[in-house]
Amino acid sequence: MKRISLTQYLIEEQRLHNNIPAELRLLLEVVARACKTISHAVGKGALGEVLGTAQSENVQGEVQKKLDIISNDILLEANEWGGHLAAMASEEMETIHPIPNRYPMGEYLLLFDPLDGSSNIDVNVSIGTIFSVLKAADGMQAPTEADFLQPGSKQVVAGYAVYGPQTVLVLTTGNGVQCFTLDREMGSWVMTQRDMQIPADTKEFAINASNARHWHPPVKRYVDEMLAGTTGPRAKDFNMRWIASMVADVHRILNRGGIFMYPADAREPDKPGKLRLMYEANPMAFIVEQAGGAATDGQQRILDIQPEKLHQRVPVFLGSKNEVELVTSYHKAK
Ligand SMILES: O=P(O)(O)OC[C@H]1O[C@](O)(COP(=O)(O)O)[C@@H](O)[C@@H]1O
Ligand SMILES: [Mg+2]
Ligand SMILES: [Mg+2]
Repeated sequence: MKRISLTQYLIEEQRLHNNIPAELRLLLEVVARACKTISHAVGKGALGEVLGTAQSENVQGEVQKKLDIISNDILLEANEWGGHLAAMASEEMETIHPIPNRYPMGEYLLLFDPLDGSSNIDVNVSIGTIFSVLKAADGMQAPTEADFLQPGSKQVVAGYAVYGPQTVLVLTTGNGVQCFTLDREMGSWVMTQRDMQIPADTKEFAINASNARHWHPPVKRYVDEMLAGTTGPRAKDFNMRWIASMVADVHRILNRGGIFMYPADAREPDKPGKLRLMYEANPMAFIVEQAGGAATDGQQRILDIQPEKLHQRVPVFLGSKNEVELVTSYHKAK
């Protein structure tokens, strides 16, 4: 099989399909290089003294792991010098990070969840990085938070890396979803899947069932019906998986279908769900839709949500189209 590297693929997109400008290609190469560096740090584990908790909390009040901070720093440093960026925003930083001393101003805004699945770091279970690229407004002088508050449908690129048994990078530039595997000996990303597709039907669901007592009625109804199996209204048995790293759960769904749910529940109504719109839900929704799946917050397409704040949380239902449509219809029927 002919090996196609990430660089070759991006050049192909730029030259043959006129799908991405050269500046965006260079930006993506910098992000991919940063993910390679994070993968290296993750792989060292205890030998690199990267495990364990840091003495700090992020803006969401979550205790940070050392790798949350290391990964954030790697992405900031790489992109300050390398990308065509005006500013960055991260799940781990209270506010935006404008690129210092940049003239002319870069054309893009980069958002990331530097290390997704933090609770899995110390137990050697797959974790990852999620990122999203938006266009900066023409003639932007000094970037502000408001510049980032664009609906997900405006994303020009979204991607994630999984640091698991293999390190993979999955990405969309709006022309399907491709997967690249890191060749650790050569240090290069090699395309291993082209045009990933999520089957419309599935017999597998992912949700943290320990929250069941807090779920709202539409979610409870939907899960109960699946649990009822062959003798219930769905007339088939379902399997359940929950890795607790969104990147790894979504990667499984891209490969064999399934539905992933992190609903809002009866706790803390001002914080609907756990996942963050700008760093997790939007990039994953773009990828899932590009692979033929669907993504909603129970009421509407995630990509249509107009963000109100940078660290906004949102309920998430994504994956196999027919299942996402069913659980969304239960919300609308209530
Ligand atoms: O521990 P819970 O409540 O099951 O939550 C798991 C979810 O939290 C997350 O770890 C949140 O991401 P972070 O690790 O980036 O905070 C998701 O990846 C995952 O789906
Ligand atoms: Mg996360
Ligand atoms: Mg994180």
